[in-house]
Amino acid sequence: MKTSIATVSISGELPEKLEAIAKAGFDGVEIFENDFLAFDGRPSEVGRMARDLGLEITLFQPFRDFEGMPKPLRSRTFDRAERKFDIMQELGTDLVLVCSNVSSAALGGIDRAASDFHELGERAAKRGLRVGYEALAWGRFISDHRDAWEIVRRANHPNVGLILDSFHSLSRKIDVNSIRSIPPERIFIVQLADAPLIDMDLLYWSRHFRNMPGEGDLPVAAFAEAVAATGYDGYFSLEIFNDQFRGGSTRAIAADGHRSLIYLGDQVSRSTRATIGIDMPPRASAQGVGFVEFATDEDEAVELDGLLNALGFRKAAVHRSKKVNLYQQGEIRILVNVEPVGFAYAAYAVHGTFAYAMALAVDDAAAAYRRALALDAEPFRQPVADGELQIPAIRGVGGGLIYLIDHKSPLGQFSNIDFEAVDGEDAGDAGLKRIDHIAQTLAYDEMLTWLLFYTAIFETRKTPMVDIIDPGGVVRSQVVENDTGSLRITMNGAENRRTLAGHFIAEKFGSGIQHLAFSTDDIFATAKSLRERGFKALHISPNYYDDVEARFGLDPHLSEQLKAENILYDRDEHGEYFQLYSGTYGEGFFFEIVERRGYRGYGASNAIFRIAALKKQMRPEGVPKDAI
Ligand SMILES: O=C(O)c1ccc(O)c(O)c1
Ligand SMILES: [Mg+2]
Repeated sequence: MKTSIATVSISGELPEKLEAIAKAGFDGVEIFENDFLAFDGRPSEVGRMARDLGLEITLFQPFRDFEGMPKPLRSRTFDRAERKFDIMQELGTDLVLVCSNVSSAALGGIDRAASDFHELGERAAKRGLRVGYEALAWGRFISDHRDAWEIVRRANHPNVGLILDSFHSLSRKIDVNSIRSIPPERIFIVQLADAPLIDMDLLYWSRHFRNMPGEGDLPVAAFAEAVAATGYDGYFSLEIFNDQFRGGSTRAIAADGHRSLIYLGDQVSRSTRATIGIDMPPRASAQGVGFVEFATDEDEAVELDGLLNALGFRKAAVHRSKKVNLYQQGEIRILVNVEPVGFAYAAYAVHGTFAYAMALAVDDAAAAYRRALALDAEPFRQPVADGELQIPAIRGVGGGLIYLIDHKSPLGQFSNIDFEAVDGEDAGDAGLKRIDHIAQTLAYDEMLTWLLFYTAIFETRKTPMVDIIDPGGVVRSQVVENDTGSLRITMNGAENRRTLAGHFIAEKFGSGIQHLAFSTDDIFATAKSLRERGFKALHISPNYYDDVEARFGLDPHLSEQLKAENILYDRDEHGEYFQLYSGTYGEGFFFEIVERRGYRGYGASNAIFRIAALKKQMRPEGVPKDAI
């Protein structure tokens, strides 16, 4: 599959854009006219820059308001086209994108448009150039790719072809099967963009909210499959108009774009068996979280050890060659790494005590690793002692690590191979069974990056975004989860540092795991057991319980019990949810304990109360309220 992206999709100036596009691994680039006009240099220089970076210029665009113009505008329009042809020849591209006319001066009529295109085709052919016609979803007469195709067909010129753009077709819900019968040699290029479903004016939606395939809600894979079914083997080119991307990191957005296309190609080749040169193992099915690892130092480890003990964890094993302790309860494993060298130490030095790594248990770790690398994930490796496991790992949110383990290889035995069991008295656990979810806090503008990362590599889906109201601002929360619920990652995107999430990022110098939620089958028994171990639950305002009792019609006895143990309550159509929180540790890390009785959500409506309580607890006497 040949990949391309339009310069309009990323931020920066033209040379910087081209460099990022090449570095991300694209084969081609669409030069947007405005990027070219703002560049202080000859078209030939742009062409040279692109070629030096190994990029083909897939097209020049857009050429607007061409077809159906009345005289004398018509001849001026052709003159304008000839000027663009000059630029294209100097740039070194043979294709121009003509988007459907939006001018109030334009005249309709399929045959009129077709004859204009025939003439343009003649002129283009003289110079060895080609013309592609795209239906804008808001075009005056032509707003549907089926009509654009009819014009191209009637233009009946080998140098005139169709340009498909998933946004224009999918935003108007045009049946993608209408693409299947178009001869592939008549499709000059295919542009791809996704978008979140928002009910708004098509033009505004298109110009501000497009995003990478897989990041939004449109069926872009089905669109690309229909294209592949024609036999089309040309470029798939991203054309993403997005305000956030225009202001974002040039490199990161280009990298997301490349990942999105590779993932799309993978979906297409899986469903159509088309040979498009994308071959990787399927999305990794995750059985759960193998472990979460904290980086800290010997001093701070004392407090963490105390907290883990209060949560009912038992120190079960020590690493054979490194200063790492393994704590266990139920199926949950927590590693505490106090090595004074290596990656964990570097993470600790930058961030302080931090859950910098996690392991995901998958069906086949080697295959998952291959897939991750095929999708541009950054591999991580560090030396291990003889006889110890080299666990495959990739870099995740905030540069943290994701280890991949499985049960089909010795990797699943890491706790026996790399660790030695310790005998200690077993004081009994607190009933914590599994990791219910891992919550990662990140800057809002990184959320799409990591949603795409997780959903492309692992067999997961994203849930709709919800707003979490923090007294200091709004935090947007979105979940990546699998069908069985064995992997649930909640991502909280902070826009300012006055929210608890924003404070965490600012003080931790970056994104990462902010809380871990453990599951229990009996929240009240667990609460009691924790209390007896000296665990201090986060105090929740009594006002909350009056409200919950009234809102859900709870038995007053139950709401008394909830209040006594500081347990939050929620309910959805599937069942009930109970949540208990620790106070914060360091700059805002905390633990959560949950019991799900069928409930599928994450207690978003309780977040405001929990956040207010956490902030109150974090704020020492005398610190002004808006400091955290
Ligand atoms: O928003 C536009 O005008 C516009 C221009 C060119 C395109 O290829 C497109 O999809 C949209
Ligand atoms: Mg387009």
